[in-house]
Amino acid sequence: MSEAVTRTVTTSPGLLASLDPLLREWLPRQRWFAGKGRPVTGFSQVAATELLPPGGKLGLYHLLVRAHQPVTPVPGAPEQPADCYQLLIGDREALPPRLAPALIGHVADGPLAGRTVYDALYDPRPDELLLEALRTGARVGALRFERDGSRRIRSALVPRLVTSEQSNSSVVYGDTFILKLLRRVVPGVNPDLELPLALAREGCDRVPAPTAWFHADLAGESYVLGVLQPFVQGAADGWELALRELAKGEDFAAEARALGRATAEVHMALARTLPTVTLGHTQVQQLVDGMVERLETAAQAVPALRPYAPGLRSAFEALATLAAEGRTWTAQRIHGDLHLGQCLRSPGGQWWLIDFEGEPSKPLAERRMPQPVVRDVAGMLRSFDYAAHSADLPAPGWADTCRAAYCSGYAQVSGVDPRTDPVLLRAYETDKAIYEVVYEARHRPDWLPVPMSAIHRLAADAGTPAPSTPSSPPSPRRPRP
Ligand SMILES: Nc1ncnc2c1ncn2[C@@H]1O[C@H](COP(=O)(O)OP(=O)(O)O)[C@@H](O)[C@H]1O
Ligand SMILES: O=P(O)(O)O[C@H]1O[C@H](CO)[C@@H](O[C@H]2O[C@H](CO)[C@@H](O)[C@H](O)[C@H]2O)[C@H](O)[C@H]1O
Repeated sequence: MSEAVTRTVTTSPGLLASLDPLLREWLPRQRWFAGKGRPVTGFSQVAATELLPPGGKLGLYHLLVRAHQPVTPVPGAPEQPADCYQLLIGDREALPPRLAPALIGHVADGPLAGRTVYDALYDPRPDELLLEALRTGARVGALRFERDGSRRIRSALVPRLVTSEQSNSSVVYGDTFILKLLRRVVPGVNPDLELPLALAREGCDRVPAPTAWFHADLAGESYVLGVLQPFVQGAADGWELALRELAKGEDFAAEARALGRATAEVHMALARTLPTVTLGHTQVQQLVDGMVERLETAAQAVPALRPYAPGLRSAFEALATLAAEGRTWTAQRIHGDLHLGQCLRSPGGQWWLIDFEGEPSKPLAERRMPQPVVRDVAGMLRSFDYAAHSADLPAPGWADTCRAAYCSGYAQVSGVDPRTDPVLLRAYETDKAIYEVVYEARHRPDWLPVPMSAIHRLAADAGTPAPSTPSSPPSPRRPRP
């Protein structure tokens, strides 16, 4: 990855230096900040593009900045570049009350001295400018806005920022489109654009087709920065729906079955349009090595995992043993971070899958590798478990029923029931639960007991076919919503 500092149409030298103390304090508080737990010690500019000049009623800057944070060096491992974030910074003399939540701070010196800077995505005017750039296929400095010419984008749609918890930031335009602005960006082909485009080409209507997108071309590398797609009106996500049914004491089996069918449709379309490969002994051993390594890293980071490590490891070893005996698996492009929150149901009852970015913490190359479809299935199975643990009422057997219905829906469309491969399923479910433990420890410590109860079950049962719910979770504490 290039560390080159590329200045585009910046007309404010010293801009980043003057924002530095404010950003150090503001950035780590953002939900989408990936480097939680380590202080930010400084920034370097990757690109700065002036979208509206300073000094007027509103100034607007598009910044790509690396946030430097101390890291413990790993002997022999290559040094990782600091994470690069996309920021849209506005400056005004003072913020109107409606923009108070967007405040970054008051600039003490430099080109914006005396001005108030803020996260401009909260402000309709900058959001309108972004949509107009997408609509017209604009080029501004290194920023290139592109669109699918066959789809119409109406101008003057009213924007509103989505305020729910997200790994990125999204703006809805008039309930017609949604623009996802990626926050932590890396150069290369981004699966959040690549896969929906491939699925649209394949005619798969389980995924909203990208209408427009934009990227930055810097030092020969392209960074995907945002994707505009049709907004599924009146949709509820699978997580909300599942919790709603749980609160009413209702089961969710019919929806879980429909979700299984939708997942299989997407998998089959991806397998038709993008390469599939066969994983033999060597590849599966590499896969297993990755799982074991993630377990070790996770156990370093979250001490509560340590007593379970031998049991968890045996789930991975069982997979390696099957591979050594000559068993092979097919791998293909998959969603990569599938859970109930990534599924939207429109009022007509159709399920859509969104957010093909993969697990945000993994390197892009890894996220784009063909993998067994069971990995997505395991993500959904974990999600039913999460929902059951988050319910206000006890729901014995709820997750079991959903998990079984989801697998049978999947089998109905694909002809293959994921439960017929229990060793692979358990290995992926274990890998996912370990990921979740780290994710929750970092982002939502109150939720840690949810994946920990799965860890308890998976470690105890390693090597035997997967049961569906933990028999004795280590903590009954329910997460705060
Ligand atoms: N096409 C869409 N139609 C309606 N809502 C959407 C659409 N895409 C995303 N959303 C909403 O935006 C939220 C965040 O989108 P997502 O792609 O998951 O972003 P992130 O990677 O930031 O989590 C989703 O949970 C969903 O509520
Ligand atoms: O925000 P993303 O969609 O990129 O995904 C991350 O955050 C998710 C939580 O918002 C996290 O999902 C975990 O919690 C969900 C309930 O909130 C649950 O349905 C999922 O099964 C569970 O993994 C996801 O892991 C993380 O990558």
